[in-house]
Amino acid sequence: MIELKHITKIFRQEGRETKALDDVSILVPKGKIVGVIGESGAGKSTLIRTVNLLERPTLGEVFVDGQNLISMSDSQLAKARRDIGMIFQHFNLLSSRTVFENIALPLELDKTPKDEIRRRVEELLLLVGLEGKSDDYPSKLSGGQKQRVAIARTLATNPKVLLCDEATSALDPATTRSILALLKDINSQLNITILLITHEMNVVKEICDEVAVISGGQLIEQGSVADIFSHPKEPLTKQFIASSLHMEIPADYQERLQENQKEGKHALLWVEFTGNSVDAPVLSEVARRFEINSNIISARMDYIGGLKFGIMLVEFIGSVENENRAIEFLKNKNIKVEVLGYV
Ligand SMILES: Nc1ncnc2c1ncn2[C@@H]1O[C@H](COP(=O)(O)OP(=O)(O)OP(=O)(O)O)[C@@H](O)[C@H]1O
Repeated sequence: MIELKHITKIFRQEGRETKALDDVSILVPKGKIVGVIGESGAGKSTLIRTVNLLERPTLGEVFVDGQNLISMSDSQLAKARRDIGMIFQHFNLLSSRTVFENIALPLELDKTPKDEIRRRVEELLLLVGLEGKSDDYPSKLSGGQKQRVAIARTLATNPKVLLCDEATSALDPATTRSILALLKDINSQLNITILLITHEMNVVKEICDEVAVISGGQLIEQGSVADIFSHPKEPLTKQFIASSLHMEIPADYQERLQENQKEGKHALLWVEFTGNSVDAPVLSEVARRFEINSNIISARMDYIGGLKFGIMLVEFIGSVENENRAIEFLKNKNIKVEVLGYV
């Protein structure tokens, strides 16, 4: 439904050049939800804004529903954009218009008859769970309600694609979950394809089918959410996953962490289980075979992209030789083990 091909975007400002995107290609299949995750300044906003040509790429091609947007005339582009809805972090509602009038706006611009507008807006209010809020002004609404109005407004003209630019970043965790659930509903009920950008892996985990990681304007990793969570390759991807699972190394361990192994220090491990290994009693086996005491610092089990997934931060306490043998034992069982250092 969306295909970005070799997109490069260079901003030129006061003689300075910034390469915001560097040869980025991304494919969003029809009916899927794809997330692009990256840190601040990675190029996420620029990337999502190229999909409807709010930002024209310096190089590359943009296809939406099989149509090449770059080669279109202004009027063709205006028509194509009607199929591409967009919601933003700060909702962008008109404060002088009621909820009803905000949602009706794109229909008024389309010169839709009044009774048709009323019918459509009421349908949308129901869809986004804002029945009874029709005559309220945005200033009376919570952040979550404002985003619901923005979603209803963008759905008014039946777009095929919805672009979400950090749509939940200004919301608290509970409201974030409810808005993500609404987006998932819209995706499955209306078969709308969604491309979203975020800096939070939780958003990806919650609703995306596929994810792409962007850093310094380049896509460094992409794949299905289950694949990326179970086999992340890039350190940045691992960092995003760790922060979404609240699995950072505690500060006191971080302070004691050393690179080299020596007697009296113990291995601090990052262990990932997927598939059969999730249910295997490996730590008790390690204890029995190698006289290792496992000090579990944190552990999480989750279903991500339909796959059971476990992750653990654990200290192996034993002799140097036994710790190494135990680590080899886990690796031979196809469990992913990374020695973070020695504490
Ligand atoms: N209009 C512009 N003119 C000049 N430079 C720009 C412009 N827009 C973005 N940039 C630069 O391009 C790079 C990517 O910015 P972008 O806003 O796409 O990143 P982002 O990942 O969305 O960051 P954030 O999460 O902080 O919004 C940054 O270095 C930014 O300073």
